[in-house]
Amino acid sequence: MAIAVMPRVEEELQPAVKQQEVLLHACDLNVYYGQQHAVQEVSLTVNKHEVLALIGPSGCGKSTFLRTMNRMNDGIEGARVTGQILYEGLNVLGENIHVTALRKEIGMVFQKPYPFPKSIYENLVHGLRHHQVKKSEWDETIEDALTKAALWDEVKDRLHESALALSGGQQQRLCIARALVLKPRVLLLDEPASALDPIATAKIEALMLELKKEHTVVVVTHNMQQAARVSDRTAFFYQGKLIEVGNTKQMFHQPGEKQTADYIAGRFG
Ligand SMILES: Nc1ncnc2c1ncn2[C@@H]1O[C@H](COP(=O)(O)OP(=O)(O)OP(=O)(O)O)[C@@H](O)[C@H]1O
Repeated sequence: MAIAVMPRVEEELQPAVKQQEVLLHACDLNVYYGQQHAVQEVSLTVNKHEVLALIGPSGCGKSTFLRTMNRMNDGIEGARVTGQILYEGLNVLGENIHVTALRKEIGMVFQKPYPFPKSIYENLVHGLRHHQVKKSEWDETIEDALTKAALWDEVKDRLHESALALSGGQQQRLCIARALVLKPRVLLLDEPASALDPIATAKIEALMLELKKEHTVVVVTHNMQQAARVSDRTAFFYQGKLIEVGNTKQMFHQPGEKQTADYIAGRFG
């Protein structure tokens, strides 16, 4: 299923974008909830095969920015978006976008794992059915996704048991596998480990490093050590604005802006 109902339009900035292996490019993005200006004039790129971490204090617009990338804000009453998010030259905010097809390529995993109250297998088949993937491909696709989500060995003998019987960490990896069955190019993770214990968190972090080999990962996190451990680049948001984005090691050792330095040092947030 094609994402765009209309043909792709080559944008003027595409040649420069392609050279840098940029996959997503937010340009002058604004998101409003009624009068609340949640994301303000944000321009930010996401490169292919990187982990990009979005950090910043509560309410600074990280999740809103993340959700806008695959149109998760569409259903929120009073939400309004201006600007562009280019996905390989296509504005994902355009009216011509087939949102279901977009979400197949740009998948999302939320803070709290919410498996359907069905078997592990049924949880994974759901998306395949929805996207009319041939039944003959289901088993292989499911094994592949569970393997990538580092869950196959733990569940291969209980695929038809309830997903709700899994631990919190296993449920979150199942939710990641549920996104992976659709073979997305980008995974948007909204605080994927914040509800998990340290061991389950370490597994999710290891998974992010593995996933970027074949996918691109954008992760919202409150945990700065986590951002430092898993991400290639970090973007710091404050009060709806993007304050600074850059190489994670450099940003944590030598931030360019005072607000970033203060946040990283724990002086606010
Ligand atoms: N559905 C919504 N309706 C109205 N306002 C919202 C909605 N979602 C978020 N907001 C507001 O938009 C602003 C940004 O919220 P957002 O959730 O994007 O921030 P955040 O940085 O992800 O915060 P947190 O780290 O606490 O999740 C906040 O002021 C928030 O209250």
